[in-house]
Amino acid sequence: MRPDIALAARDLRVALGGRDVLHGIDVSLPVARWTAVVGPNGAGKTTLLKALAHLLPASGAIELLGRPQAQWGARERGRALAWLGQGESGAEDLRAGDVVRLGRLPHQAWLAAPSAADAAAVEGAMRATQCWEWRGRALGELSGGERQRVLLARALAVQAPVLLMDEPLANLDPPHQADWLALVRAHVAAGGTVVSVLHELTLALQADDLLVVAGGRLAHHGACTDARTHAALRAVFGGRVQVHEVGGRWVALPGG
Ligand SMILES: Nc1ncnc2c1ncn2[C@@H]1O[C@H](COP(=O)(O)OP(=O)(O)OP(=O)(O)O)[C@@H](O)[C@H]1O
Repeated sequence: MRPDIALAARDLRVALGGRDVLHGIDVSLPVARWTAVVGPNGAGKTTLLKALAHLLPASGAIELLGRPQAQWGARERGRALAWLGQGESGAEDLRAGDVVRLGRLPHQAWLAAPSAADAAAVEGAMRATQCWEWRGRALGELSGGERQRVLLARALAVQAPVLLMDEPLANLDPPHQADWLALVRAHVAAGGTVVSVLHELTLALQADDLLVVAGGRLAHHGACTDARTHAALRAVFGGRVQVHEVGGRWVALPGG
């Protein structure tokens, strides 16, 4: 048991539609760090995140906060790990406030009315992602970016120590991307853990660590500031990405 490890996988394998997609991944993601998962299209990033979140059947061993996944009850896991999926659909008729309230379900007894703590968590999360104003509007009436902020609020309302997010910045404009970065940093500074799949490599390089996935395997796991991580990034994209330091930040540009 390693309580300083938020998520650990050993020989993690996933097959989808009769095809092996993850080929035995070993990884340990430390508590109180933000890890970005990157790699080419079809590399297995979403599959890895879903398997870690217990959303896909997988073989191998997964531990959440030092305990085997199988030992977690569903509601208990739901309080410990919050999930934001990529391009989630459904619930179009639900009002934004009700969507965010769904994030509180793991905290509520069966059929119990929401508590004052639930209401405060929902309002806090919606204010943090600036969507409180349209809490009465239906999800289906919102723009892509507005909708993403509601779904992000739902994940934040869980108040889980471990946040897994697949393409959380999809459709967000630069100011709201910056807000997301600030939320992630605050979560990590408070001892929480964030694991996010990001296609935008320059944003991914703002994380603490990078998990570079290619062909269903882990190509590299290292600090975003480490030259070996930049080399791994270039390698999995066939040398067609350049990593530069600009104003004290790492920036990845297509080319080469
Ligand atoms: N339901 C499915 N049935 C069969 N194959 C699947 C299924 N879902 C995904 N795959 C395949 O598994 C591989 C990994 O998919 P995954 O979505 O994890 O990749 P990704 O790295 O997240 O890709 P992207 O960057 O394009 O979002 C891909 O080759 C994909 O075609």
